Amino acid sequence: MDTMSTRPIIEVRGLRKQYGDFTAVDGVSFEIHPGETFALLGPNGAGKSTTIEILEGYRHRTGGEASVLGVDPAKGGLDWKARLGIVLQSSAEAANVTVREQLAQFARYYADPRDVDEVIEAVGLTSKAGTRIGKLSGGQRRRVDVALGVVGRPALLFLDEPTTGFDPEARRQFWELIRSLKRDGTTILLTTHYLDEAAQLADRVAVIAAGRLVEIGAVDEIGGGDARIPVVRWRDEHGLHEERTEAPAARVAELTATLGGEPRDLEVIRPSLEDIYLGLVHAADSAATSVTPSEAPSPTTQVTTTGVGA
Ligand SMILES: Nc1ncnc2c1ncn2[C@@H]1O[C@H](COP(=O)(O)OP(=O)(O)OP(=O)(O)O)[C@@H](O)[C@H]1O
Repeated sequence: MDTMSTRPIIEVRGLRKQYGDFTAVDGVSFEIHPGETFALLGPNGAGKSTTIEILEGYRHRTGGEASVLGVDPAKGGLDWKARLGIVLQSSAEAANVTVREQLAQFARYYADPRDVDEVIEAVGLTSKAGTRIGKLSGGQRRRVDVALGVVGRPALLFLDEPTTGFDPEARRQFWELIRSLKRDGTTILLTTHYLDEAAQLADRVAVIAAGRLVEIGAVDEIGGGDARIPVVRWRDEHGLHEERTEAPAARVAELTATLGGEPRDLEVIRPSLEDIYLGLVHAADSAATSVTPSEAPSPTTQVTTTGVGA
């Protein structure tokens, strides 16, 4: 196998960041491979932005190892920076220039930039291309941030909460843009609080809480199989019932037979990435606060588990 092409784009080993006595990132390790979209998930203050900013070369780590495109980010020069696309959590563009002027100016810094008008179209700002940035709405400015991040045709794109403030249609349009960047082979490190966004875009996710890595794995595998057991929910004269079962169709057929008809308010619910994420974060919380760490709560509370079907 060609070791060059399989070498991780990002390698992080035992990464630590202290702010005085406070440990914001506490021994985090992961790798991101070429062409992968990797989402870093975690509650407010978990250490996501700190981690990303260390990898972008904006912050210095206190300990551990990091390599980004084969370079230590603490020592990356201008050539290295030119291969990164960065969308920070907040940014301050010049308010007095138009969207097109700002992008054209940025594009000049790069050897092989994307076509400015194509990028403007991809972020849905064609009708605002000639508008001064100061006159745009919050969500429209965020789209300019994303456009600035991708115009240099980066090998590696960092997206820190890219769709905050987007309306639902703009988010879907953004997802399409990210999918097209993925098709071009761009490696992407994303943070987001929208778990559906992570489920749509990411190949793998890492969950961090209080600076520590809680879980890492493929989107459809993290949390383990038990966290994915579907829930059958229905109502009868005694109230609402919920049962976790790996054989929901059989359970529904049985219920229908027992009740002599369609169960009222019937639902078969598959735990979403958000349910699984919340279970992981709550488990990390209780492990941190209790003497005897407790089990992860099930994705849906107050459910019983029935026997596994055939
Ligand atoms: N410059 C700083 N000085 C001191 N503490 C800091 C500094 N920057 C961040 N922190 C602290 O480090 C912790 C991690 O912050 P960070 O911004 O990395 O979290 P985050 O996971 O990105 O959160 P959010 O989801 O809210 O963006 C927080 O408790 C924050 O208060």
